[in-house]
Amino acid sequence: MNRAELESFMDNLYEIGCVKFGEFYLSTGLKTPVYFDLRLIISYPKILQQAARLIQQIIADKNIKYDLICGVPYGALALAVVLSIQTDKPLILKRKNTKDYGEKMVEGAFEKSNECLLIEDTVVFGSSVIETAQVLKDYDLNSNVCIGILDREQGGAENIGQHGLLFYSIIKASEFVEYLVKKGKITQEKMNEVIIFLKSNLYESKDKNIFPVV
Ligand SMILES: O=P(O)(O)OC[C@H]1O[C@H](OP(=O)(O)OP(=O)(O)O)[C@H](O)[C@@H]1O
Repeated sequence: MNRAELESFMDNLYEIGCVKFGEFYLSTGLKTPVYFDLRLIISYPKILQQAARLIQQIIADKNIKYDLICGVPYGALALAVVLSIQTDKPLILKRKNTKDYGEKMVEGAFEKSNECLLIEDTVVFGSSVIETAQVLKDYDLNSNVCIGILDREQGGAENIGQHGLLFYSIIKASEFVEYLVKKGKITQEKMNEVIIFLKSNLYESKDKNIFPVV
């Protein structure tokens, strides 16, 4: 991945407030010293396009082959649309719920056994990615690879891997905070606090619903 573009992307995420330090609570009640809100990028078209370009670099570097793109709802939907437009690859939409008057969970045009690239924003322990892949499987769609913007490094990559998918992310949480120290945005102590928290709070797939409710 192009380091200059990656650093520019992290600068942009910091500038628009996608990373917050303080006291936040996960929905399990666990207190966390860091919160990543990547949904914010939908309001910044240039940053959204930059994220999609970085994903394209991963696709090229890892030689990922796919027929369709699907964003994990809802946080990654806008990014999946932008990636679809940049790459000229078709998009499908996976719903979170069926509607009262229809049973379809997947919208768009696709064929049996199409390979679907999953796009995610933040991965905590990967349950949303896994659930999306399982629904696509019900529609005879394969999903072997997921690319996320940020891996919180709390067990998500491993859980996704255990479900048979390859997982790549543009940024790992620890690298992001290390970069912010280098740029003088946070102290070494704050970085250590965050990294120790992440390393000592790894989640198992049985721990549902831990995304921060802030
Ligand atoms: O790796 P996980 O443990 O699944 O957590 C990460 C997921 O949680 C968030 O979505 P959320 O479920 O809050 O829904 P939203 O995107 O619709 O806001 C985020 O956008 C990811 O999709």
